[in-house]
Amino acid sequence: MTQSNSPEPPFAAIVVAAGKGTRSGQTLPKQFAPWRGKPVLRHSIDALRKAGCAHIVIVAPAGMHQMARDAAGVTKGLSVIDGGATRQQSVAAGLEALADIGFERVLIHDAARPDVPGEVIRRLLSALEIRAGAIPVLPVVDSIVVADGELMAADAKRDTLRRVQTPQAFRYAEILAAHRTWPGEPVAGDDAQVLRAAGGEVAMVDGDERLKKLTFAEDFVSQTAPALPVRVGMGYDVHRLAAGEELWLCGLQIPHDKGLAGHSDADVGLHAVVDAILGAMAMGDIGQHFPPSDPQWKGARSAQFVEHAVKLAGDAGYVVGNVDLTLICEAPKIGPHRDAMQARLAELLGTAAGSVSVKATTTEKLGFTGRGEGIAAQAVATMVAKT
Ligand SMILES: Nc1ccn([C@@H]2O[C@H](COP(=O)(O)OP(=O)(O)OP(=O)(O)O)[C@@H](O)[C@H]2O)c(=O)n1
Ligand SMILES: C[C@](O)(CO)[C@H](O)COP(=O)(O)O
Repeated sequence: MTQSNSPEPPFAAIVVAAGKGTRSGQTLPKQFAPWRGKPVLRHSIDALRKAGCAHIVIVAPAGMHQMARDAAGVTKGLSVIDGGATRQQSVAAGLEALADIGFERVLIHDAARPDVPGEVIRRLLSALEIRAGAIPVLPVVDSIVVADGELMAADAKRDTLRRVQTPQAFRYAEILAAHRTWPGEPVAGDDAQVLRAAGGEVAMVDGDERLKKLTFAEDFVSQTAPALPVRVGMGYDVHRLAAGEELWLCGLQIPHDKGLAGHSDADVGLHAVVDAILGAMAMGDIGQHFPPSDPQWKGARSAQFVEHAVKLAGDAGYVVGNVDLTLICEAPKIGPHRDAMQARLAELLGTAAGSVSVKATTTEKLGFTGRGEGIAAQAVATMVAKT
């Protein structure tokens, strides 16, 4: 028997990333938020490229193409297009964008599922040799019932049910035709349902728990860290002192002949506290949640950054234990404002005044703080698991 040496035909991928991610509680749409050291979207892009994907279409929210490109981290073999109001419309737009390029096979994937094992991609592509579509599935481990409002209406046979993941693999011509003939309503749960409704056969291959979809705030807490009773984080920040700026420290406006310059109100104390909280929760840093490049944070009060970090931690099951903040500057004198700063911080953190400490030091006229060119701040926060 002669073996064919011809390489596998190239495949394309559509990564749908046009959702709002409202349930995730992130400041950015979740597909652009940090997760395990890089933006959520980049994980799938890297995995698809490693598996040999020849072209990727990212379907992004309108007006966020650059953010999508930055999150993807690559430029070659990539196009970015506008998504639609539903996931299904976003997929349809991605399929149409590939119409003139001529790939025989396409993977359709949720950006919100960042951990894509290469072996799942291989299983899917291999199943396409005999079927028009292939999906990764997992067994249902809990018993399943049909609900009628608050009441259980019926039981369901769990051994006939499967949990469906993405990526899903398709012969391009068939899935494009199926999407074009879908009536629009109801919205399909996924693309396998669209293909099957048009008469295509869908193979099931083994899925993988790592393909879990990031949906809620707790999905953004480091998966590698155990659910510790207490977590500790530190933060450090510096802002330049400049004439003509207001001086905001610990959420209060402080009278001084100079103020701190920055994209937001430049409250260096609050910024250090936000990074300490995010650090304790392994949720990235302040720049990832509130990018200086984003015009919506221009002149923003940093109090809202603290409230956001506290909410993210709260959604993940943690409250502030205590915070210790040190402001490093020659002037203004912090002592006269210390009690008010501690009270304001405690209010923003949702904790007792006795759990917040604001300290100050000079650097003996040494360095940039000593010369009055800027103010530095460092903070430590403990986050305690809610009981
Ligand atoms: N109009 C939409 C809605 C969703 N998606 C994408 O479809 C995937 C699965 O959707 P889901 O996890 O529900 O994301 P969101 O709709 O963004 O989440 P939420 O419902 O919390 O807002 C995500 O990668 C999301 O970006 C999309 O491309 N276009
Ligand atoms: C496509 C999908 O991820 C398969 O499980 C899922 O159906 C997406 O559902 P969503 O409601 O759009 O998140």
